[in-house]
Amino acid sequence: SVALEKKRWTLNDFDIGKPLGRGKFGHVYLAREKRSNHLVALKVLFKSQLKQSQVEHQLRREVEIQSHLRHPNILRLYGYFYDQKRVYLILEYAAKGELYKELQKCKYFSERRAATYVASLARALIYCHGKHVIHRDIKPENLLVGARGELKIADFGWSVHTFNRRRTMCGTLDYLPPEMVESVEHDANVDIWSLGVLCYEFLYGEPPFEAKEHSDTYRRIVQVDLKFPPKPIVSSAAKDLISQMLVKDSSSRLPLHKLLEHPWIVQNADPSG
Ligand SMILES: Nc1ncnc2c1ncn2[C@@H]1O[C@H](COP(=O)(O)OP(=O)(O)OP(=O)(O)O)[C@@H](O)[C@H]1O
Ligand SMILES: O=C(O)c1cc(-c2cccc(F)c2)nc2ccccc12
Ligand SMILES: [Mg+2]
Repeated sequence: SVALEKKRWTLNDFDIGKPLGRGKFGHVYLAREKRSNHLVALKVLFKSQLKQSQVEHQLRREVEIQSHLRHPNILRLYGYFYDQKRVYLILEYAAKGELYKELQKCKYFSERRAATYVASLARALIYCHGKHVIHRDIKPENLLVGARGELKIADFGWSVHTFNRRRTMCGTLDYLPPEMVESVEHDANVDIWSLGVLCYEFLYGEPPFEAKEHSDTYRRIVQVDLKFPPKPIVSSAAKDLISQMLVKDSSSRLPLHKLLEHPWIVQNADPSG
């Protein structure tokens, strides 16, 4: 995709195809860059709505961060451009769409599939943390699937360089670690917590601290009220890994590089990711 490295883009550089989905601020379309015939996802955002929601700075940060990340499990952002009314993000096209649709369809994943996903996410997060970037929004909705079934972390809207750590609360609480729910200082270990929540949800089909009311979810998170249901049957190795990630004290969580050496990952993850 060298052709996509050019700097100034316009809408005329693309043939627009089918809509891929609707987001909060606009639509995402399949598009083909005319010179290279390269398929991309063109995310169209309305400036009026961005202004209204006061997320311009967050969008600029998302673009700044994601455009500099290069990893097989991180969705590429090739560039952006804007006209009078809209901002356009030129994104890598994830041909197999959203992971959570797949999770809904097959209720929960096999241990091998779950471990393969968790390992590739851990490698992507190690890469991000090495560049002082924390994602802070790891959840199934933000995971897309490439043409060969590989996972792609998308939506860096909540990511930050770990210098400024401000964050206003929004979206589902399910994935937030205690320190964010209590909105105290937080660091890259927040992504380890969220990955643990995700691993649990891959294996059981629902997140560990789910509750009807927000206040109940909040209480279950801060108390780390972690329970493993009897069904579906899950190996003790998997439960052991999850228990080492969902730890209240962020510095006591299993470091990501240690996760890749955990027996459950070693025995179940497909090395190709
Ligand atoms: N790169 C992509 N490849 C394939 N499909 C995509 C891609 N980006 C987005 N989509 C589809 O479009 C939908 C909306 O995109 P996205 O989630 O990025 O918008 P959004 O919800 O406004 O963003 P955010 O989640 O930050 O609010 C996604 O749920 C997905 O189905
Ligand atoms: O009219 C502009 O200059 C403009 C630019 C950008 C922008 C600039 C770089 C990267 C990015 F993602 C977005 N976002 C906006 C959001 C709302 C209103 C106007 C703008
Ligand atoms: Mg979305």
